[in-house]
Amino acid sequence: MIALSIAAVAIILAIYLLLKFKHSYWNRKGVPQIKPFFLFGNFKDAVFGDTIPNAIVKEAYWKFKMDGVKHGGIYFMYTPIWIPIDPELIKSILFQDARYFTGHGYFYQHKNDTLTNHLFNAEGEKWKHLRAKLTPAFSNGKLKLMFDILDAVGDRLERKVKGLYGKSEPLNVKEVAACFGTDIIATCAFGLDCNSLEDPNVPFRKYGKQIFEPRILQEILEQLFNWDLLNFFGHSWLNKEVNEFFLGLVKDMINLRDKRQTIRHDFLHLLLQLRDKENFSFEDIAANVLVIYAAGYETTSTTMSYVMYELARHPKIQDKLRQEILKICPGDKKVTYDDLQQMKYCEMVVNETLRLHNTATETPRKCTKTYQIPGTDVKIEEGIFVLIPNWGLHTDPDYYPNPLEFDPENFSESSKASRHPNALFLPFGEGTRQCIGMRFAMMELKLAMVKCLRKFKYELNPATPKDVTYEANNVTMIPKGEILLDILEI
Ligand code: HEM
Repeated sequence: MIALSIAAVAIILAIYLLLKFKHSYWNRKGVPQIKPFFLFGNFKDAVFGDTIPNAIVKEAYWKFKMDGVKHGGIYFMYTPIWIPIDPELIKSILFQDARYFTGHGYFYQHKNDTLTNHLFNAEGEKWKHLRAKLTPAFSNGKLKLMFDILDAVGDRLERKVKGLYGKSEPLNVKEVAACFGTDIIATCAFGLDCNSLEDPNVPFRKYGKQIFEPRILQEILEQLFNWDLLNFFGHSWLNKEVNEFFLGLVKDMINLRDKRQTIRHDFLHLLLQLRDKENFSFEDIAANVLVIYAAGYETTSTTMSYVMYELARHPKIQDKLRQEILKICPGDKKVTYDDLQQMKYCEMVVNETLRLHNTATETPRKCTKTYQIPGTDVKIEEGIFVLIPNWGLHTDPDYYPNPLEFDPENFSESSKASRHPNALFLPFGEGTRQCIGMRFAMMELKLAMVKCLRKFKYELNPATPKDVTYEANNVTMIPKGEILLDILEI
């Protein structure tokens, strides 16, 4: 009995010491670290819902900055995360030394989990080839051809707002932006006319919503156990029903295209061209159609909510933007792709929104080849997860004056020219892995602004808080609660 008790104590002690040892990873490498909590690392408050994971990374940015260091380490559970904060070091990682960081390392990826084998998850040579194949689909020329498909959804948005105004109902901007974003991606990526602006309960939206639900427990599981083992026990990124829905949908849409031999200038068409010309399988098509949804829907629709919220809080900025829109697209003039390119103030408004409320609060990287930090002896090992703290950088007064004020003038030509040379603006990441859908997102957001602002103006409904607070939704950051805006005629 005594022997058993001693053995049990020895095992517990050994586990405790092993875990303590794991939490000294950064200290042992000579990298400053923020003291982690037993089991949870630095994310205890996020696991218990007291804060959002994104805020922990932002706090780490400020802690390292105040300590006068160029980078530091934290832990998600027992997984070390490296946080570079020095702009020169960040530029090395994103540009000249990008070959050491060819992965994102974010999501679970497995050969038996078809829908995870897409561009965002791919690493190294595989990513390079895939990116080269997909890049032409996002060119200006292809987006211009796609524009009419988007514009049709834009018309529905305009009708939706008009309908709400007619009924004297406020604009629930998160809900309407989500439906607009869903309909845009459904039609441009899947070739599906789902019209959730009219019926928010369509299956596409119902299943799509589940992709973006917070999955903190799943992430913990994926940190603790080997991915092959998890996959062996049937674990996958999306649950079985959602997986089957999207695989089935892509199959049906492809069959329909093949049968009718129709040409529609959308992403599905461009991916089908790859299938016909290159070695691009059904699985490749399905995964990369889904990543357009996963990476492009919530980021863009949440940004639209923030834009509308800030415009309602800043009537002068709203008026100035409307003047630009009416000058280029008066009355019911059909909007064109080229019209949107001319809207420079609109672009400034969107950029300022992305600076202040960046939905992607970090640029993720995985170290794929051991990296010696320039000018030091410190080596970042292969496999280490890196988070570039966009949120901290974008709200640092050293780089942006009055960083918590919403001021599109931050993106005027003169402000950009006189900006601190170290100021970074990373809403879409940077370097070779920069968001492939950046131009698409800008086109969608500008279109939404035209359709919302041409005929109506907006004020904060009394039920809407004057200051935004955030909640984390999987990896993006969304505004907490409803944002209701009163619609007025101009
Ligand atoms: C406001 C909207 C958006 C934001 C803030 C955003 C942000 C980002 C960020 C931060 C990354 C990582 C970049 C890096 O690692 O350097 C990324 C990657 C990506 N985004 Fe976006 N994105 C947006 C819209 C879109 C749209 C509309 C699409 C598709 C139509 C899209 C598709 C992708 C894809 C496929 C990747 C992976 C690229 C690669 O790994 O090569 N995104 N995005």
